Amino acid sequence: MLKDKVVLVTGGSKGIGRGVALGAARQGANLAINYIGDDDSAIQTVTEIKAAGGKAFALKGDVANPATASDFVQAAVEAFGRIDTLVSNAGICPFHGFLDMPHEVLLQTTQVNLLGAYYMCQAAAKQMVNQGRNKQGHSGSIIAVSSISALVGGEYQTHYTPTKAGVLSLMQSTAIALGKHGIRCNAVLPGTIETDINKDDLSDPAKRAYMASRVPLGRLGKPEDLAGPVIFLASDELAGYVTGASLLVDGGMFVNLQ
Ligand SMILES: NC(=O)C1=CN([C@@H]2O[C@H](COP(=O)(O)OP(=O)(O)OC[C@H]3O[C@@H](n4cnc5c(N)ncnc54)[C@H](O)[C@@H]3O)[C@@H](O)[C@H]2O)C=CC1
Ligand SMILES: C[C@H](O)[C@@H]1OC(=O)[C@H](O)[C@@H]1O
Repeated sequence: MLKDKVVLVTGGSKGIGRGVALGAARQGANLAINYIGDDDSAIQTVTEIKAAGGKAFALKGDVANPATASDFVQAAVEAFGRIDTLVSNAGICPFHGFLDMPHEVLLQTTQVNLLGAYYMCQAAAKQMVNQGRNKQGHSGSIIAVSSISALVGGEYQTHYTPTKAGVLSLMQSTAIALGKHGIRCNAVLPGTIETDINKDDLSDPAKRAYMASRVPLGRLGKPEDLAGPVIFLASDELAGYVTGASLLVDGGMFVNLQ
């Protein structure tokens, strides 16, 4: 579905970003991976993408820094000549209570999750506009990883859920701003997906069992569960008339009241 397309994934070294990057590579895409933290995970992801037949590189950089976005897009253009899809995925969720929330934690969560998504989407959109439309009239696709948490709250996520609502809103507004340029903007809203972000939280067997019991499909999510929905939204062939949309990928958790 993505043969020779150039797909950029922020936070692509681990978890959901890695699952999406590997899925896109299996569909024929070439990958640019942004990440922070340990280099080994990034090297391993790039190695696996290459083993799947794709071209790939990883570039370390903090998405909270606006310069990271332009550097990342520029590196992708230098490596592959153009860009087709941005998956804005990098995010953090340091669980913490509300009444004693440290200002630093609130600030960093907002800077990484919301401002980081903004900078990346803006840098990618500028490049897509400059490239112009292809023969089918498309210039590119931007997909932001929001969350079920854009729609519902969390006691220890008062700093986090507003960033995910913000990312969803960002895709709605950029869909309007960029539609005239042939750029589609959509959001995926994962439920609870087992990754490093919630390793500690889910290490309590009772909490893990409770979260799983909330899911009508009977299990917590895996990073690869996001690959299909993202590939669908990235594909002009499958989703060429889809913009400003949001897709819950939560095993049915959101609708499960009782
Ligand atoms: N795991 C879950 O249950 C859910 C996760 N999400 C969202 O999915 C996204 C990915 O999360 P996971 O894969 O679960 O987490 P993870 O911790 O497994 O992976 C996070 C990735 O983001 C990168 N990253 C973190 N901070 C960064 C920064 N400042 N600059 C650049 N890269 C940075 C890391 O290097 C890593 O590659 C996040 O935006 C998260 O909010 C949304 C809903 C549910
Ligand atoms: C990190 C959490 O487990 C995860 O993040 C989200 O966005 C979901 O709301 C889950 O709570």
